Amino acid sequence: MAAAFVHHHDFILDSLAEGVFTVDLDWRITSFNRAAERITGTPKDQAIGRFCFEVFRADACESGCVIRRTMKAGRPLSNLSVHVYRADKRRIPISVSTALLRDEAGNVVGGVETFQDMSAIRELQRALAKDHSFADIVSKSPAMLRLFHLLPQVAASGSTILIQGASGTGKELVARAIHHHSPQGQGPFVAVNCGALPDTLIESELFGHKAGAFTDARQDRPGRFAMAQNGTIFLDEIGDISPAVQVRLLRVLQEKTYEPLGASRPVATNARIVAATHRDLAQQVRAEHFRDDLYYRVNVFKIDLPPLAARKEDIPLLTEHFIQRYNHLRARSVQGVSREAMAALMQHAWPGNVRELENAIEHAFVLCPGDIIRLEDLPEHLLPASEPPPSEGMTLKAIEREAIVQALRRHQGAKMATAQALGIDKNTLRRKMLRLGISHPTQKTQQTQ
Ligand SMILES: Nc1ncnc2c1ncn2[C@@H]1O[C@H](COP(=O)(O)OP(=O)(O)OP(=O)(O)O)[C@@H](O)[C@H]1O
Repeated sequence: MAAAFVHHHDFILDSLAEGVFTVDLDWRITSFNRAAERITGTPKDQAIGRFCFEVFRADACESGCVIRRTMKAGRPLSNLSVHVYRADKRRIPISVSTALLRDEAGNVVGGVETFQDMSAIRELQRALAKDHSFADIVSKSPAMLRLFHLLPQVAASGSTILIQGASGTGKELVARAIHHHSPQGQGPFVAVNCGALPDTLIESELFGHKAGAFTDARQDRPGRFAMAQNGTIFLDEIGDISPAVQVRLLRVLQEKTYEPLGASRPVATNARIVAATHRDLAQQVRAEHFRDDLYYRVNVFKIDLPPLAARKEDIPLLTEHFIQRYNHLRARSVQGVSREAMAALMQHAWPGNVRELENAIEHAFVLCPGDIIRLEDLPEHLLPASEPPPSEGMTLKAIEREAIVQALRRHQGAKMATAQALGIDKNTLRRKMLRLGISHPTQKTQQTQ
């Protein structure tokens, strides 16, 4: 009778598509179903009686054995991503769930692990990601897909590129992708944030100086253009440079030479220039804040990066992308976000764009105890507010304004805390407040259309 039951039991286990095995308290395998044989490439008779870590050789066996974690926590774990080595040495991804095995008296006598081969799913995910990515840039929005299509050509051309987009839309990421796919991709990529440098420093920073050029210049110092020789120089926030520096840059673009401060002879540069700005540079030209001759030299090929709120279809994709990134960085196995959390992510206005989304996921990783990010794990300002959500018909500008005003209120007007909560830096917040006419944090919201 007992033998018939055991046989029946084996028959059920063997009919499952998921691999199942059990271990005793010494980590020796006590049962091993047919799917487990198939996934691991180890026959049952060679598995039974052996230590589970000898059969699985999983990356988690030493660092964080899943059954051990279950035994310690006294509760089951589900859908953890792990890699195992098959008998033929092939490394495959599996998804693992574990539970305690108890006898009739309720004593723990071992553990049970069920697992699924995720190779085909990962392959599919990779294929999908390939269609929806270029280098590290992830997107499936039509505007960005057009950009992915053009980027190899743009990169190969060697031309000067202008990237326009709000803070956090991925300007530097795109600049790096252009560099890596260009003929000078093996050379250096040198980024300069022109907006962060005071006028007195920027010339020496860009072009370097000779010893004695000014009081503190004790020795020659190469500038960023010299560092970017045979590579790419990324001039971020080019719209913020002064008229004097604009003239000097124009010369670099026209003649491919520059003069370090205090030098008597010009130096030739072959650095490829990629410039970026959060401003509308054509508008800056019209307002006579930016030289038109420099604008035409910089704007050989323009890339416009849309704000995240204008490509909401990217939110689930980017969320998945950042979950994978933080799983890797923090050795976690987060599987995704709950339906409510995704609804909140889709609803938010994202004034800090992709950087803000990345910060929100990093924040959620700190709070999330399990493998699914819940609504309450997201930063507070993403949770459904008591205020009504932005109504339909509001412009992006109005939604952005509303998000900033609400965040300022929540942080009692503290700009640093507000900027952090919005995933933007303090200067960007200040700029946005100025542009959107937000003069005081507690001021009543007006709709800007
Ligand atoms: N499409 C994307 N796919 C994946 N990651 C992205 C994407 N866009 C932006 N990111 C990530 O978001 C963060 C901000 O991007 P990045 O620094 O390139 O923005 P930016 O426009 O240069 O911002 P800023 O103007 O404030 O300097 C980075 O961590 C970047 O990797």
